[in-house]
Amino acid sequence: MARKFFVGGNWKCNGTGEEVKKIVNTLNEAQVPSQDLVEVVVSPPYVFLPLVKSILRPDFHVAAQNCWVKKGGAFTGEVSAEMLVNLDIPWVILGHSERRALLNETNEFVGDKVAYALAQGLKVIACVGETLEQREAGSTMDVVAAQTKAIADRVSNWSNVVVAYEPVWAIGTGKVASPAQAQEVHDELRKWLAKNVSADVAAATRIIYGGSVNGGNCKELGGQADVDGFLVGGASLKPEFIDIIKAAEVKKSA
Ligand SMILES: O=C(CO)COP(=O)(O)O
Repeated sequence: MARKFFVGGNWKCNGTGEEVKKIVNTLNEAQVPSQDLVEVVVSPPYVFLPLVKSILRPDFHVAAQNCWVKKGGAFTGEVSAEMLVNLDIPWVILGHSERRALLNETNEFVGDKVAYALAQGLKVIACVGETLEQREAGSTMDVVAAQTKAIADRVSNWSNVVVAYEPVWAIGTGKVASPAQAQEVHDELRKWLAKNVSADVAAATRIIYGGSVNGGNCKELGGQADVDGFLVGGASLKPEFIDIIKAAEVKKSA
């Protein structure tokens, strides 16, 4: 079964109500390939989720940028997976490197979150990726494998998981991984899944790339055999996000 191209827009901690409406209007008016070819998910900050969900075109979906690791309760400032389900938010991004680095989320904590969110019925975009230091030390695959293992140890059904490979050195830096660098890690990750989970999971799981993806580099990246789409930060706030969605067309001729 072919893996459907997946394009996620991670808006991070950006936007006013007015700006959010403007972005959604631009998306709503865009001509993009059909849902059969590409799955599009945008991830606004929590406070804008209901607004975006209510005005976004029905063929695009929404994701939260995080959720709590277990059932809600006395956890001030957190939002639970149950609440997202209650609001009909289908997706959640977990383990983003900004949260790992700035909020000290460990591999195990991220693994627990992924397992809990899946158990509540959410679909998960699970992020992994190495720092520049780790890449230069030659430990990229060890780091990414350890992050993926913490998820694999806790999750048996991968059908609602998309893995986002986001090298930290490429995030928000304008320094994109070369298509060959991205393909190399995606290929290794797929092999890791085949060996440690199953051949079926490895073949079916989408592995998307994130880190300075833009309208100019998306086609070449998307043309790599094991790159199944993108998680886009900065460019997802701009009209060029539409060009990135259209990069799904490269798989048609592949
Ligand atoms: O972190 C990212 C997506 O989650 C990537 O961010 P940029 O596209 O801004 O580099």
